[in-house]
Amino acid sequence: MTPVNKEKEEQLLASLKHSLIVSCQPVDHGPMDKVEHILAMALAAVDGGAKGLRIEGVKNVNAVAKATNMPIVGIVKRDLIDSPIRITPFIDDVIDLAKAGASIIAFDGTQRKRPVAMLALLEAIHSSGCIAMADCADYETGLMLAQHGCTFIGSTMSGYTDMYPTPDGPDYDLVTRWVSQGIHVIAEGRYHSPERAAKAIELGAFSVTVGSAITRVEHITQWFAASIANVVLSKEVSI
Ligand SMILES: CC(=O)N[C@H](C=O)[C@@H](O)[C@H](O)[C@H](O)COP(=O)(O)O
Repeated sequence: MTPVNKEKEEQLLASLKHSLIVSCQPVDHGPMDKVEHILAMALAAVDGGAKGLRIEGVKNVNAVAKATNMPIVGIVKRDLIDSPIRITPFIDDVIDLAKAGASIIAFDGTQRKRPVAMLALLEAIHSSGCIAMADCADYETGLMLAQHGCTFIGSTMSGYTDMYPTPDGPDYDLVTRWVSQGIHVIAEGRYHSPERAAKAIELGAFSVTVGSAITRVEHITQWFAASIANVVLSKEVSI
């Protein structure tokens, strides 16, 4: 196994500790899904205090990396016919993200039918000189990947496999269990409010990634619209 690039790992651990990473992934094929909008969201997030950026797609990573020195968690999402794995499924994705300027590369860390083994992706990330993050859904797999040298373990996929329906809130329990093992946990997935993000840090998370609540205009708008509609409905019912 290629050893992790210790110098880069230490730099990233120092710069991302207890910080906010903003995921700039607009709704697929929506009006905001353009390189220039993603770049603008990323730079605005940095102005707002983000210390890291999670960016999907090689073109987008390339544009953001040229415009800022902030650490980029790069991913490629693919919809495969014969596998449910979406996040960075292939070695070539790792190579392309590294060339585009990602400093951290995240890959799907779930035990599902997949085109490339998780440990092969981890090896490819380390041999590209980047730092690895596994987007996990369960405790055991996260622990195993951390023990194999994966620097960051994210709760990203919790609630998004077929194990159970997606809950409303984040998976604090998973974060807590990994923290108890000394893992660098990136809390991610449904951190839709500052209070939720703060709670993850209180529980010992290394950093928190927020996406939808900052960069998906359609989702945020729907939350407000639904909330207003509920009040209107309950008033109608009570009349
Ligand atoms: C499950 C999956 O594919 N998650 C993706 C991973 O990159 C993104 O769609 C999420 O927006 C991201 O994880 C941040 O989460 P939230 O948008 O809940 O703040």
